[in-house]
Amino acid sequence: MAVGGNDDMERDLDARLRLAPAPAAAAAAASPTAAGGGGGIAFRAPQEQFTVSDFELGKIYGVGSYSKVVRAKKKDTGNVYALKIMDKKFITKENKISYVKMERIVLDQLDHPGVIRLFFTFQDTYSLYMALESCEGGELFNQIVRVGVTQLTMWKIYFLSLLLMQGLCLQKGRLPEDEARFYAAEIIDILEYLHSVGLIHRDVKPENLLLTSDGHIKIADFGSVKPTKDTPIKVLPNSTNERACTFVGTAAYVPPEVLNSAPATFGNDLWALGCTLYQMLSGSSPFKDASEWLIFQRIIARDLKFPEYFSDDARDLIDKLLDVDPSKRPGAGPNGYVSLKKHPFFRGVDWQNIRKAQAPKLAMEANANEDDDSQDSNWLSHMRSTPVNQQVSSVGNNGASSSSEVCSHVSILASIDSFDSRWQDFLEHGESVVLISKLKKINKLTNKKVQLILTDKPQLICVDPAKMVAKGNIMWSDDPSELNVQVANSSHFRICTPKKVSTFEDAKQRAWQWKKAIEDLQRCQKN
Ligand SMILES: Nc1ncnc2c1ncn2[C@@H]1O[C@H](COP(=O)(O)OP(=O)(O)OP(=O)(O)O)[C@@H](O)[C@H]1O
Repeated sequence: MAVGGNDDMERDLDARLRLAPAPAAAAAAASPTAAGGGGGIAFRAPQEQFTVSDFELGKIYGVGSYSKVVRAKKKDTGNVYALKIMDKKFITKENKISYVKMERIVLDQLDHPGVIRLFFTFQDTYSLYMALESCEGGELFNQIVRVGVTQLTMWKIYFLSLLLMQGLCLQKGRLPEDEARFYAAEIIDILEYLHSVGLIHRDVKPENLLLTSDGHIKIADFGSVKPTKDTPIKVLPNSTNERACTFVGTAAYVPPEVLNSAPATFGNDLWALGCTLYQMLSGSSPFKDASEWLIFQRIIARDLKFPEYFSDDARDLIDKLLDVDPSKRPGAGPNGYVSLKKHPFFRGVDWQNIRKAQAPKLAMEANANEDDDSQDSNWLSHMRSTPVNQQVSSVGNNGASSSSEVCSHVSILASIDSFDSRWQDFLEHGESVVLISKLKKINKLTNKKVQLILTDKPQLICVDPAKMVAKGNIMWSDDPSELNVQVANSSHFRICTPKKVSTFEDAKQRAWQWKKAIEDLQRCQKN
């Protein structure tokens, strides 16, 4: 069924999103063929006719800026995938079509044990789906964090995760040097492969470096990939030129030359590798600050300080990877990866057999004793048989979760929001943001844009984003009979208090996340 019955719009959207397979080649599709020239594409990973109801959906692995990734078991085969779900309207509105296409085409052709495999794709009226190889070990980011929190109580973990997601935590988990060395070596093995096929990843960071169940690294998220002119990988026409000077990636890992609009080079990924190694060893990225603008100032000034406990070899390697001249970073020069692998930090690494080596033990997830798929069952039960955009909620609080589920879930929800110092003025000292969205507040006669901020105090603050003035709070209560959220569909929800009902539209389809975050905080407050 077309959205709003607007068939023309549907057709136009479909045409823009479509990557039609070449009719003759689609069936065979064993090896990649030309994608340029506007013709069809023969995909290794086929476009299937599946629907989301062919899968049992489990926990959310993660939420990206234009997707959510969910554990999904195919009902007939029992095979488990990481299903990347992308809302068509959102992708179009946010201008992410080229990112989606690029990721689809590039992933389809890559073949390395350290690169997430794409198995197949499908779509329905509302969403695009990519069935990816599932990485059960989670993000490298969490591995770093968890090492530091395994000794803490759940309550402390909750507050720690709130602080972490704001980038404000001073003491975090960090990895022993041997473990960091292992992961860095696997990342280098992956980057060497990507660079050898003329691809610059451009978003290397611990959130995109995933761990398999046996603890090996795989890189994900190829939406920002930049092909070089001579890449043997087939890419969309013009993609070797477009976005040459655009800032893509993540603020904390972006190299100074990108901030100066220099064209992308392999050196971009090597800088991000240096930042990632620093983060593994210290628990923080090297240029951390309270806002993107301040982070950029630090990067441009190369305001780099090493903790005392870094070994000389680690310090030297990071210092070289974070050279302001991208061509001087080890791995980028004419000697390529030879010089990087020979660095004393990697003494003893068996580069030929790195993927066969014993990986560091996975740090236990905070709720590792829970059944894997139970964590988000309240939410996902609504998704199992209906497309994500068609979910209809029952009213109010629909099920009890344990406090550990609740508190770890809050951190998952909140991690999708980057810290933005503009909203600090509306917070009290020491107060942190749990969830923040620009929403449309729907009134009877007019709709108004508001910035809704949920904090750990907790409070629900409404701000007029144009005037940057507070428009009053929604009265908080830990009691669901006095404060509850009703979700109509993934973009519309109501916050109900005895005095007032406020209706919101979230273009980023986070209605369920708002409900969950508020309910989770209510439960956390009670415990
Ligand atoms: N194959 C996978 N297995 C397990 N988890 C995954 C997998 N792919 C992605 N994830 C999780 O989902 C998150 C979002 O995925 P991804 O980065 O691909 O989305 P995105 O919308 O492209 O995000 P970004 O904002 O980084 O561009 C990841 O950070 C990770 O936690």
